[in-house]
Amino acid sequence: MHTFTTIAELRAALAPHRLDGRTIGLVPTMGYLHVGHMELVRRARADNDIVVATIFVNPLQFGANEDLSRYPRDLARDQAMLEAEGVHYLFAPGVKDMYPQPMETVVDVPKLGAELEGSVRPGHFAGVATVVTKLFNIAGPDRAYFGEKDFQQLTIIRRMVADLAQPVEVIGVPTVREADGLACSSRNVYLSPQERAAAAIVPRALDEAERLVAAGETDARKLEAAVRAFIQSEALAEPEVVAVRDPQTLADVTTIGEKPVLLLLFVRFGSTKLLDNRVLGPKNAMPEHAKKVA
Ligand SMILES: Nc1ncnc2c1ncn2[C@@H]1O[C@H](COP(=O)(O)OP(=O)(O)OP(=O)(O)O)[C@@H](O)[C@H]1O
Ligand SMILES: CC(C)(CO)[C@@H](O)C(=O)[O-]
Ligand code: BAL
Repeated sequence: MHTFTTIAELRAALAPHRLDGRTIGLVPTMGYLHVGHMELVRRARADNDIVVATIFVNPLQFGANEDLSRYPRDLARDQAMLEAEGVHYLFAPGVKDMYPQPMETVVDVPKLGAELEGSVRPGHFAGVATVVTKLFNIAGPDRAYFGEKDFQQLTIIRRMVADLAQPVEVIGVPTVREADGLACSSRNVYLSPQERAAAAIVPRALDEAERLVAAGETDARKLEAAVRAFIQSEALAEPEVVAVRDPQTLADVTTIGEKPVLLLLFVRFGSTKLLDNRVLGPKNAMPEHAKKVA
């Protein structure tokens, strides 16, 4: 595996592969890799001739209340993991490599980006859309891989690609979980032992929601209130977003009927944010990219 830090190096490395008609899969990450990232890499390896992983902690995604410098890093460990999975190229730019001058250009999906997680992380999704567009322009992938753990992010990227006719197939990868059901996530390392034990309430809240829907709950607001109360039964958990939405558009849902719905959770444990989601309802009517979520 070759590691590049500059845009020019990566472009030069990929050009001959593209000329020879080889397909390129892109796996964008912020590093400090775990088994969830490795599932994206494995999918990219299975689908493409060449796999490019990126590691970039994007300052445009961090709001004033989150310390960018605190984000976990271990490049040597990440390189070993990616090499072992057969990744061909790692693009690991510094901020100045990615943004040699202050960015005047912003890519945004404002409506989808301002609600749900965006309502408690203002500007975050504009940062995501901007850096993902730049990574697409740099690497020119045929396919790009994103986790369904970050469902709103995945939905926003899909909408951006559709709206801008970006020539990239966006692949959603099901969430990889710890033994107790907690979604693997780099920020889990921020959790104290007590917070980590408490965080099991998140996957359990999804199970509770599934039980309530199976028991006949059709009112989305009542389901949200019941799930919020369930999460708050854990003193260390602060449910900031509990939302029942359409799995494809993230549009609000008021009544849970025959169509599947998506329950999105954004729960804080101290200073650590944890995301999770699950499609609820009849699984045979799920949209393609949501089918694998359940
Ligand atoms: N448990 C997981 N299962 C599937 N995909 C995942 C998982 N965790 C992260 N991903 C995906 O990996 C890609 C890189 O995400 P990122 O580097 O932000 O990791 P992260 O674990 O989500 O970090 P953080 O905890 O800071 O949000 C994203 O597309 C994300 O959705
Ligand atoms: C998509 C992404 C690489 C953009 O920085 C980041 O948000 C992430 O890793 O999910
Ligand atoms: N995991 C998506 C990137 C972020 O939440 O900062």
